[in-house]
Amino acid sequence: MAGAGEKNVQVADGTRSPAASSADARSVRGEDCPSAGASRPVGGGTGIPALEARDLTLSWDGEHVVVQGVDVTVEPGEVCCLVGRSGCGKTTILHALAGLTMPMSGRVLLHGEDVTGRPGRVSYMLQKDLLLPSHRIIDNVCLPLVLAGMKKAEAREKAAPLFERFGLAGCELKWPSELSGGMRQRAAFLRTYLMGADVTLLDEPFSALDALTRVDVRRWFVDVVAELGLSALVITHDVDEAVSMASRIYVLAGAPAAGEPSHVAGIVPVNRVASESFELTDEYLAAKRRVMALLG
Ligand SMILES: Nc1ncnc2c1ncn2[C@@H]1O[C@H](COP(=O)(O)OP(=O)(O)OP(=O)(O)O)[C@@H](O)[C@H]1O
Repeated sequence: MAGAGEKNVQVADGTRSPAASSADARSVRGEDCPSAGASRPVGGGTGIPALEARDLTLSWDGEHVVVQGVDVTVEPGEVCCLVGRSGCGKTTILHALAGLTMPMSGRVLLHGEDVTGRPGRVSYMLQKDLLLPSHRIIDNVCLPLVLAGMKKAEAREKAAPLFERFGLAGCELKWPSELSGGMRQRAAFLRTYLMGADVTLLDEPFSALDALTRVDVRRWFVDVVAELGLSALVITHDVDEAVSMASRIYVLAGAPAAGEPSHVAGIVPVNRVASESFELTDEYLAAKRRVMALLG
């Protein structure tokens, strides 16, 4: 295990991509966000990152270090991905960013505010959609609003106009079992959106989907994140998924189970050229090669 004071961060290319979103996105958010518009701070244009992990060192037991000296920055409106091999500590980092755990050292900043160890400030979506089988889709997606104290009828009224943008028009009164995997994930993301935070963390959100559905859903996801003015950090161990979605990819390397804490081995910017098939472009392949090389 590396020593506690030893910092292991190497930034291969720290270029910050400009925020992908725009004033348009914010206006969409202002009009369409039915949950808690006021709770979604507008970060674009301020020069302050939406989310920052600064020098995070994390452990589950206070003894064995899982990740050490990790810096991650997500600019407003940006989709970043965190990739790394199984067990390297991706979920551990997401827990800390969500405020669910306290770091051994380091800080988490949300729009510049220190939120280290403070849960409930960002939204968090897991690999499993966790839709309640006993609730219709509309009531599943309304859960964050109802849990926040809103009356069910009011919550339904606020969520309903979003169904079309989330590709769920006509599904309001269906049961989760009646939806395809891709639709369920879109419903889960709508529920996440209704949590009212503008920064969202997603842990392997599309890994349970078949390959073709996954491609469609991640394209849809990138579009909707930009349109709604969200900022997102997505965990994946699928390099293609990372390159096709992110403007920057944080590559995590290490083997904590073997006593070697993980660190950010490099940051790969993705030069997203306009193309019908970005996945076939030289830019795509160059980014993929760099990520693969960093993963070792
Ligand atoms: N709740 C926990 N308590 C103790 N140790 C944990 C806990 N969760 C994870 N770990 C350990 O922390 C290390 C990193 O796990 P983590 O789940 O963060 O990795 P990961 O990169 O997300 O893996 P995967 O891609 O397989 O989901 C592993 O050694 C794991 O055993």
